[in-house]
Amino acid sequence: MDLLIHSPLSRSSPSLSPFLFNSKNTTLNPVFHSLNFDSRNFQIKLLVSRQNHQLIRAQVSDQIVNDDGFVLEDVPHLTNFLPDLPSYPNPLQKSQAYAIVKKTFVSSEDSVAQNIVVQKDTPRGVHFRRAGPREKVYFKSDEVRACIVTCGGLCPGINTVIREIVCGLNYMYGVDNILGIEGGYKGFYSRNTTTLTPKVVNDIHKRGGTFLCTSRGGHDTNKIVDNIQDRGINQVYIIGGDGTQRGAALIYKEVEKRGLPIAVAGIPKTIDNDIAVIDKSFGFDTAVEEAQRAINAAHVEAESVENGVGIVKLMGRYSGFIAMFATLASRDVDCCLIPESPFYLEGRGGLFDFIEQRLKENGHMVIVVAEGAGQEYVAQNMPGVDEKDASGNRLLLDIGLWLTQKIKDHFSKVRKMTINMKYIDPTYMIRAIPSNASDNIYCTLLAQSAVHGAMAGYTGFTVGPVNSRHAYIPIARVTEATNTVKLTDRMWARLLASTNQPSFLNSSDVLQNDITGAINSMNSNSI
Ligand SMILES: Nc1ncnc2c1ncn2[C@@H]1O[C@H](COP(=O)(O)OP(=O)(O)O)[C@@H](O)[C@H]1O
Ligand SMILES: O=P(O)(O)OC[C@H]1O[C@](O)(COP(=O)(O)O)[C@@H](O)[C@@H]1O
Ligand SMILES: [Mg+2]
Repeated sequence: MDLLIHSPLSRSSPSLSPFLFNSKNTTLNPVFHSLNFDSRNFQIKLLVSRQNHQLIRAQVSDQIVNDDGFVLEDVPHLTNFLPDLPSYPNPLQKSQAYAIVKKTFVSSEDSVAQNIVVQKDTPRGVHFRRAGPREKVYFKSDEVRACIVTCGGLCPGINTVIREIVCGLNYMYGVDNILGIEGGYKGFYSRNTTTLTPKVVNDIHKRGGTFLCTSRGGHDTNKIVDNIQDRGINQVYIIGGDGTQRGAALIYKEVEKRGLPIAVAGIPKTIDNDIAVIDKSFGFDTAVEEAQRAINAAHVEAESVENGVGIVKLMGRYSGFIAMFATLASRDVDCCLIPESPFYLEGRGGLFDFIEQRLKENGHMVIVVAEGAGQEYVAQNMPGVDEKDASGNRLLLDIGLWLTQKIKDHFSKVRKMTINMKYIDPTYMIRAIPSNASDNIYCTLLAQSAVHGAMAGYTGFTVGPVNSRHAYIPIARVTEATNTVKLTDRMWARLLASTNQPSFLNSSDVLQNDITGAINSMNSNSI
């Protein structure tokens, strides 16, 4: 709920905690101020432009705020709009697996801190409800009719999440009425469902992709909720990225509006790791590990010929995390290009200069480029191309082929130098594989946390690890901003130090507001 407040913004407020609100689409550099009105237990967030201190938006959110600055960003519960909903003892109490667990159930007071890098007198800051089994559940096992849907692009581990939701519901809660929705959101109203049992999903985690198939586009809130209602479904597990989670929020809102006792649980998925708040998305580590094979191949090819230049294009539509971490892990990469970091080809300090210098030094070099990097350059050669996919995501121009051709032309026609280009594009390869061991364990905890949350009556939440502890996060929090690489973070500095590539930030860039603004807002959690 947005509330315009005309009160002058007083900087003297003791609990004023300014931080940069670096929204992707806002041309201004507004600063979010949070004023804690402890007496009334709610927080008013003011969005103020940095340039002229004009109030852009104020937001009242129903958070629990204490006088020590502890803010609980809570998630909805079915009893919020169904106060008479009965509860039952959690069947886990009788589970032999949990029989000896010291503290089987998570206390309703348990929360997870969003910021763990603190000083002794800073406010305790934002916390989220800790994920896990509760003493009481709001569904009788034999009354649960759950469904699972997977949406958007692939990433390693989707099948493991599906498998562990089915097995978790069945083994921990005795639920045996679970439907698979096929083909993403539109599967709710355009496809038959498939029955999911532990036997059916037994070994799907060994295969990449999604057992339920997926799609983009096709989200029609009313048609989906009508179908959920008609099928008598009362738990919905939605696996997908930022777009999917926005869709899940609309489904939850419609369920609440209709007053239906249906739990809606979001499970974040994206190969790009572009989802905010959570530590990282499942499958990301597997993808980075798989990318090593492509980078190694490019390095072997480049060092085996005269002036070999290997180029590897990796996924990353708006966020360059895969390229950055694959580069850092490899140590054979000379230059990493990501959507967040501008670069230029010609002139002093440009990429062509750097390639020539590196070839003179080592006789070969490897470039890793995220598919979303340099789009503005490629578009200059293909004016008017601005297509989107069925979900509204930008369709990218092929930076890999464009860059390969540009480098070839420069060295053959301008520098009259022989170079051997080797271009590798493993983008779909790294996301279509099964998840590795550590991601399998991550997917298990994620799936079980979602099941515990839904059974305990929480709804309208996205589950995920925050500082390595799984939590229930309001869906709006994970969709309000895209997780991108911060050029002012130490991790990007580590990359620059490991490749010794130019920062490509010439003096005019550094003077530009958005870079200076970002530099001033050194993320306190940067590692
Ligand atoms: N803002 C939105 N509101 C409702 N549904 C959305 C929204 N954005 C995307 N979706 C739906 O979510 C699904 C997946 O979205 P997409 O962006 O393709 O992948 P991902 O969620 O994995 O990033 C699609 O079916 C799309 O229609
Ligand atoms: O799967 P498509 O439609 O080919 O789209 C490819 C795009 O999907 C992504 O893998 C991300 O997809 P999600 O956001 O759905 O996870 C991008 O890295 C890539 O640019
Ligand atoms: Mg996405």
